[in-house]
Amino acid sequence: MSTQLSIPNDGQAITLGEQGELHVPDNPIIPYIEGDGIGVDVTPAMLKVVNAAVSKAYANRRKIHWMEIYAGEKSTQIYGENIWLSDETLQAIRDYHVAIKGPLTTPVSGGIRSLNVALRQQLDLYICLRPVHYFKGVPSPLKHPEMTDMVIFRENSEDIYAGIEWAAGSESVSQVIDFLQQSMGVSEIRFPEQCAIGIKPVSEQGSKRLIRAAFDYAIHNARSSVTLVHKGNIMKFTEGAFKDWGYQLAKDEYGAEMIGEGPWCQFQNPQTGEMIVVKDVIADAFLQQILLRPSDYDVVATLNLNGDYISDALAAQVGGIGIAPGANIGDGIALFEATHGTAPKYAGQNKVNPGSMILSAQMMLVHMGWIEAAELVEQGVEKTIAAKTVTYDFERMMTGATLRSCSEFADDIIAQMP
Ligand SMILES: NC(=O)C1=CN([C@@H]2O[C@H](COP(=O)(O)OP(=O)(O)OC[C@H]3O[C@@H](n4cnc5c(N)ncnc54)[C@H](OP(=O)(O)O)[C@@H]3O)[C@@H](O)[C@H]2O)C=CC1
Ligand SMILES: O=C(O)CCC(=O)C(=O)O
Ligand SMILES: [Mg+2]
Repeated sequence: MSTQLSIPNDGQAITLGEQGELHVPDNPIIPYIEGDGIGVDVTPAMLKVVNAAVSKAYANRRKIHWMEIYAGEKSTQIYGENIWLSDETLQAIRDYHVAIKGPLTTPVSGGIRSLNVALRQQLDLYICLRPVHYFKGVPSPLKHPEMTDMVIFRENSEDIYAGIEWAAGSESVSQVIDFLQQSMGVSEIRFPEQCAIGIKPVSEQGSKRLIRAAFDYAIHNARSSVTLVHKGNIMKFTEGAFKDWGYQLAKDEYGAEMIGEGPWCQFQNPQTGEMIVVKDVIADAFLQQILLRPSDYDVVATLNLNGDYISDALAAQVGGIGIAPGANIGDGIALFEATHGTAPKYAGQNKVNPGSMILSAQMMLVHMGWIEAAELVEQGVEKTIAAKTVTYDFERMMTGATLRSCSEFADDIIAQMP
């Protein structure tokens, strides 16, 4: 397949040092995927805001050289029918180490499997990092949304989310059910003739590398606790083991000691001297407690599907997924993306909130060490919301707000950068 990518002439690749640290030139090439649906609205808005922030922060000294790469619908137009995610796209993300993407559509029930999941699995981006905090003035269903300040570490490569499943009535599912019944002595499958089966792989290695990242984040960011969220009372050997491996890791690698009879434990942050508490909670109880007592929770480490649900629920507490950023991170590769999807009913209408994509880019700038530009983006977003010039999702819940389109909101952010 011939290349469809135009590599910017004046840009240079970000490289990795011997310890895996990023070496970011002043003219980095950053690949981006526009995305399906509202990707055509939010991605250009993000590019404009980031370019403005970088130019304002560093004048001519630094500039991002964007390189479009393709996935989803646009990939099929560029590479041909049925090529939803090309090797060239995957390789570009590997080669350039830092990239950003818009949302990609996954059809429900049949059709292609999730390209988002494929990107995470094929690039081994095992951490889905989704910080959730309140921006003053954002309309929220809570009385005290400012009490929600959590950072979700969602395991991104395993669990039922991996999509290992067989359709009801298929030849494959009968083979799986026969195997379970005949060879494994499983007698609990109700309606075996009409049953679909899904598999939930959860490993010690996969769980520990995610939880380790959450502990390290808590250390480097002076956070007070890490909560392991699981449904281990029901799924004992997958979700329950995730919790057990988390406590074991805290003891083995971080010197944690039990609090009272346990299982909660704590270890000293080597950077601040403060204690970091490691605790666990069952997922359903967690979902009610984040509404009633959000300040009890800080860093959260959880499995893939729980993390998906928790991300949207927590985003709603601070104003919705229009403003919820995120990143998929592996060893030496980071792919930033919004928490929301393609919102097809709004696609191409220049209507939705680009805040989630813009704040994902803000996380990307922090990851690159371009802190001054990141701060300009964050302050621009804060001031624009404080001025009540907002997109439809906020405007419908605010009194006295001025409705702005997606691109106008981005222009306002640029105008509000200090
Ligand atoms: N990482 C990814 O690429 C993701 C992809 N998806 C995919 O996206 C598709 C659509 O999924 P769906 O379940 O509808 O979820 P979406 O997140 O796309 O949209 C659900 C609702 O959230 C609100 N919303 C979403 N984005 C914004 C925004 N930028 N600004 C303001 N409001 C927003 C809208 O609410 P309202 O109607 O109230 O205005 C929208 O109807 C599916 O194919 C799904 O698989 C889903 C999640 C993540
Ligand atoms: O891959 C998808 O289509 C959905 C992904 C999703 O909801 C998420 O990662 O939060
Ligand atoms: Mg989701």
